[in-house]
Amino acid sequence: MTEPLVVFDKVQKSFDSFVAVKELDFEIREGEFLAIMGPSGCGKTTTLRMLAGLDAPSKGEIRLNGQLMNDVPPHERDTPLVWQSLALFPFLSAQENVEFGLKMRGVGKEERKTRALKWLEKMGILEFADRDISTLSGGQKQRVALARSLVMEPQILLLDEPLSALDAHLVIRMQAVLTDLQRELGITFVYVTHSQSEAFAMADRVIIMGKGEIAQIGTPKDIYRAPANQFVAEFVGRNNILTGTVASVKDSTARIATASGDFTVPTNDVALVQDHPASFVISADLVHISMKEPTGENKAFCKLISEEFVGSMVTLFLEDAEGQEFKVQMQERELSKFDLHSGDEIWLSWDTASAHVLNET
Ligand SMILES: Nc1ncnc2c1ncn2[C@@H]1O[C@H](COP(=O)(O)OP(=O)(O)OP(=O)(O)O)[C@@H](O)[C@H]1O
Repeated sequence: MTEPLVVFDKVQKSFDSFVAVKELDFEIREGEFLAIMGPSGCGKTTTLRMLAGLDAPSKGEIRLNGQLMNDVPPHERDTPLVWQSLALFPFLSAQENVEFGLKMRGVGKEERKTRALKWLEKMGILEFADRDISTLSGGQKQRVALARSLVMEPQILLLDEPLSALDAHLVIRMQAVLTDLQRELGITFVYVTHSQSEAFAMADRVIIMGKGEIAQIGTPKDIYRAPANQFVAEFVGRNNILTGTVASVKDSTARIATASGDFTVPTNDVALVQDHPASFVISADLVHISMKEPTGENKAFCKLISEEFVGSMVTLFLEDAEGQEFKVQMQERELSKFDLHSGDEIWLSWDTASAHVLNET
């Protein structure tokens, strides 16, 4: 079998005695859109910098197309990096910025121009080719920065929080530009972000990092519906997390006793042991609400604390008598069938199959 495009093989990076990333083991497949996300300081940028050749690993191997890359300098790699700050040359025009890398590689004037204009056109900013960078808007500069990297026709484009300085409406537009571009070109994108919505909206696979280690790698759906551990479940945020002890295990389900009541969960091959602690999650969008007590096995009686509207979706924040917090996500038009106010008491329920037991608590 051929090796994936990129392999991180037990890669570690230390700064003096501080270990910023430890034993990273993962692969990047050709043509995929991979997002790396995690809290501040977890090692995302360090990982990307090693891939770009800006930092060498302290231990382990990074291989690109099967070749060891640990000490290959950035200009000898096919892995340009687009930063949040963009690092465009302020006194050059958009076109000159895009041409810059080609010039450094000794590409002739006419070819440079043709290639630069082609990419400015692809990015929808051909009309700004002659404009000074300093006169362009944030979104236009972003497109110049992308054109400047893509004109080199790289194998992998690395992006470090490229949209974090933009207004919310521009972020949505640029997300569409990036995903369309990535599909059209088939270039592998590695995208570092704090933003879950960005990562989940764009990526084929997501790496969740915590404290220099990989907490989970998977598709956005895997990570959302089946978080590997409590860290991922909490980081993803839209989950209800309940913790208790295993009351019984029967066939492929278990009963978990919590302060908020007993709940049935699918065991999903997790080795649950009677009387041992166990945690499970239910995605907020898989919880139903009702005014009357539901008939199923999994229910909680809660008080509505607050509501948060984002577009046509609403998140309800609730609490039961034991102080356990619950979140419910639903369409606003669904919610409008109930006339709810803060302090109202309602029933929550979910199907057993919607619960997901965590491997580690
Ligand atoms: N050159 C350096 N010298 C010493 N420590 C460093 C250096 N670069 C990074 N670190 C430390 O390594 C850890 C990981 O940093 P990194 O920039 O990779 O995190 P990050 O996940 O990208 O964070 P953020 O989201 O805030 O950008 C941090 O604790 C950081 O302080």
